Formats: sequence, structure tokens, C-alpha cells
Amino acid sequence: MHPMRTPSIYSQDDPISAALKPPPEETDAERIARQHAESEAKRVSEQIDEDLREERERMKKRKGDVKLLLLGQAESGKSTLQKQFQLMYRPHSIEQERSSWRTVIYFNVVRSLKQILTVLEAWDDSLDDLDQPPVDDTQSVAARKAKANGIADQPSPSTSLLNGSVIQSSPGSVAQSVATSSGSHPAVAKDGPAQIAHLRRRLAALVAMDAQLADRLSGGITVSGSGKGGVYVRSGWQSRTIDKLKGKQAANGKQSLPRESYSSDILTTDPLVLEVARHLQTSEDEIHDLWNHSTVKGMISKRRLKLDEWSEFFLQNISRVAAHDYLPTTDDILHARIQTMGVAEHTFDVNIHGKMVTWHLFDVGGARGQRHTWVPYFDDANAIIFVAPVSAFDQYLEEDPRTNRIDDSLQLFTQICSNALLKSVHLVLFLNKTDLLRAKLERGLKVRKYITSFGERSNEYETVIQYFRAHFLQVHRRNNENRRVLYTHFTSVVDTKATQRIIGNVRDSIFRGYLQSAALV
Ligand SMILES: Nc1nc2c(ncn2[C@@H]2O[C@H](COP(=O)(O)OP(=O)(O)OP(=O)(O)O)[C@@H](O)[C@H]2O)c(=O)[nH]1
Ligand SMILES: [Mg+2]
Repeated sequence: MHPMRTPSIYSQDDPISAALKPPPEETDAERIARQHAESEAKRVSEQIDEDLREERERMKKRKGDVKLLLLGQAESGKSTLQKQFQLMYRPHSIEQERSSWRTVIYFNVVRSLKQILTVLEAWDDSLDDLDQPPVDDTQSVAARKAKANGIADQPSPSTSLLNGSVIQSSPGSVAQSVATSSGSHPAVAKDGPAQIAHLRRRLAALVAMDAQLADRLSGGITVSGSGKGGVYVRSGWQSRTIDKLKGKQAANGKQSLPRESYSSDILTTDPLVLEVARHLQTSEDEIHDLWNHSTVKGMISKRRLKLDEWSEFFLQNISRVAAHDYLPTTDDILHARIQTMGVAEHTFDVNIHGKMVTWHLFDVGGARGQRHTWVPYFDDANAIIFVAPVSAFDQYLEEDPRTNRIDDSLQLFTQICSNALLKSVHLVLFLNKTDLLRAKLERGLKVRKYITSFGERSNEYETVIQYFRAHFLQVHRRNNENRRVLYTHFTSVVDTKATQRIIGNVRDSIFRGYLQSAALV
């Protein structure tokens, strides 16, 4: 080192120090600017260090958490199952949301009315050709009109499970005989096309509110291919709807309410919800008459009109839902339908034999266009509940009307079982909607008409459910390198008592696996 060099914190041998050295002819202003920049850089750097430290802490904490994915096709019942977890482990949060479900239920009712009226219109409000087979869409203007709306019943392809052979059933085979008075008495005003035209006029204003309700729920987001014109919502839609209203109230000079008390107070002030409620109240008789109209009943029996389960549930309960002081019951919330968009995380503290473990439940959107969002969650998942709706044997995907929904579930289950990222995940299968399966079979729907490989087996519930179960077990067996166990349950996740018992069972089996893996670490 040079003996005459002035002592300095900057070593001239170090290139980094040299670079940091202040310029030799720095003015006061430049010095202040430089020092300011340096202290800002230091602050940012410290913030990054702090963030990293917090992230490490969080990761350390989350290491002991259980991550559970709910997977399955659209409408399989994943979000409904999530609500059952919520009821079990965070019941107060359901109370907070209770009133916001009114918007969803009103939307479900309005959409159902719209669907009924559109299908009726496509068939000219009558069942006159009751004894004729359903019209081929190449022959009928009405059927084409209905097809354009995407909601009418068309002759559907039947399928042989997973073998890829899709056979077009003959249009006539779908027809079922039905006893109704409308065909023989088309001129009776109370029960004929004129009555439907009258109901259509009376319900027009209510039905027209469907777009506004959809907009309110989705927050203005529209997603193509959302099937049946449903709306997608991201997690947290309840509080977003409420925040929006809170904002409006604040702008009106009203004091915003604390989060805990938003439930009924705020939503009763949403002008849209109030308006729909008013319309529902004054239209209750018309809705009742439409729902009980013999033409509508005939259309349902003939399967020209295929209403979703939630439509039937709310229309059957219309006198309650249309009441001016309607507050959804827990059962209503479980039946309300809204499509999940992306992946919604729900966190619960679960007490297992005295030990509190945080569970992260990931409820995914099941439509084909949503499935790519699942993969990032596979990496560190501990368990999966795969939900397959077994009542869907006579239904086809919204996203692809040629794919039978049971077939899609089996294909999806194959992908999940064979996915390398998931090979050591605890796997649970829910064969869901068993209540609806039972009802369909009791109504006389024949499985073999839709699933050719079912053959001449008996059309009884036990035989059918065991047949479907065997197919899922076979998929699992063929894709089970790690020889893991598959836990299967027959479920109806709208049935709270039965589902909570099964959740307890699943929780214990996941926890046993969790203890074993913790012991291995
Ligand atoms: N009757 C009956 N209805 C059910 C059952 N499971 C679900 N549902 C109803 O089916 C509809 C669809 O259920 P969701 O839980 O929204 O379906 P999802 O799997 O979350 O659908 P995506 O979010 O689109 O992937 C809702 O109206 C539920 O009430 C069941 O076991 N029985
Ligand atoms: Mg969902």
C-alpha cells in the first residue's frame, strides 16, 4: 500500500468500493441527491430482506399444514362440499355470508324462469305433438331456435364408458310417454298456450333482470364458454359485493358498517336485490302457475326441458324464496349454484385429537377451460377429494356436448391418478349426487340408453352405483404405481348430517397419513 495515501473507507484495490466512491468534484446538491438515493436503496434492500424473512417464517409455519384439493368436473359438487367444511369448521363465516347468497338464489330462480320460457317458446308454448318423437333439429325451426339458446333438449349421444365409442341414439328412443291434460285440451285457457303467453308477459320484467344479477355476481367479468349462460365468480365475491355497496353508502354520506355486521343490514339496501325481491314477491303466483303448468311438466317428462337440480329446488320452494323478508336457510345455501373461477383457497383450523392443524382447502373451477389452473397446486398437496357426480349418466358436458359426463369424470380421474406430481397424495373419491341418481332411476331413466356398456344389467340403484364404482376402481388400479389406497364414499353433499360424518372420517384418514409422513421426515 502507498505510504502517503490518505486513510479512507474506500479501498482503491476493490472495484466495488471504487464504483461506490463519490465523484471527486461533487457539488452539495449532487451529494444530497446521492445520499438520498443511497438511503432509499438501503431501505429497499432491507425491505426485501424483511419480506424474505417473513416468507421463510410463513413457509416454516405452513410446513405442518394440510393442503387438500377438491377436484372434479363442473357441477360435481366441489363448492358445495367446501361449504360443508365451512359449516363444520368456521360456522360463523356462513352466518356472515348468509344474506349475500340471496343474490345467487335470485339469480338461480331468474335464470331457471328464463330457461323454461325459452324452451317453451321454441316449442310454440305447446305439447300438441305429445305423441310424436322429439323433433330432429334438421327439420324444426323451433328446435334450431332452442339450440341457438343452448338450452333445449336434443337427441343425445350415448356412450360406452372410456372406450371412446360414442353412438348416436335414435331420436325416437328418447321419447317417453307422459300423461298430461294439455295435449288433449289445448283450448282450455287456464292450461293452454294462451295462459303461458300471459305468464310470459307478466314475468318479462323479472326475467329481464337476469343480466344485471349476473353482472353483480361476476363483478363485470365475463368468461367465454361459461355454459348455460351461468356466471363465474372468484373467491371473495361475497365481500366484494358488500364492499361495493359499502362504497356506495359511504358516498351517500352513510356510515359504513364494520365487516362483522355486513350480513343482512347492507344487502337489504342493494337497490338491485331489493328490486328483484319486489318483482319476485308480486310474481309469486305466476311463477307458481308456470312451474305447475301441465305443459311445463310434460316438457320435463318428455325431456325437452332439462332443468338443473337447483332450478327444481328453488322453484319448489318459491313461496319461501319470494317472501319479502327472505333470508336463505343453510339448505338453500347448499343448493345455490355459482360456478367457481380459478382456484379458491379456504383456510380452517382443524382440531384433531387435541392438536390444532391448519387446513388449506383448494376449491377449483371444474369446467374444461378452468382445469389448467389446477396444476400449480399439485406440487405440495397432501390430499385430494375427487368428486364425481354419478347422477350425471344422462348428461353431457356444456363444454363439449358429445362427451358424456360420467365418461369425462373417468377420463379426468385417470389423469389425476396417473399424474406424477400426485403420486404420493392421499386419494379420496366421492361418488356424489347419489340422491339424484336414486331419483332418476326411480323415475324410470334407463342407464343403458346413455351408457351402452351397461348392457342388460338391472336398472336398480345398487347395481348402477356398484357398476360406476367398479369403473373408478379399475381406473385407480391401472394407474397405481405406488400401491396407494383409494378411499371411496357414496355421498350427497347437500345432506349436511351424512356429509359431516364423512368429512370426519376423511379428516381422520388424512391425518393418519399426515402423521406417518411427518414421522418419516
Ligand atoms: N341434490 C344434490 N345436489 C347437489 C349435490 N352436490 C352438489 N349439488 C348441487 O349441484 C350444483 C353444483 O354444485 P357445485 O358445488 O357448485 O359444483 P362445483 O363442482 O363447485 O362446480 P364448478 O365450480 O363449476 O367446478 C349446486 O347447485 C349444488 O347444490 C348432491 O349430492 N345432491
Ligand atoms: Mg365450484
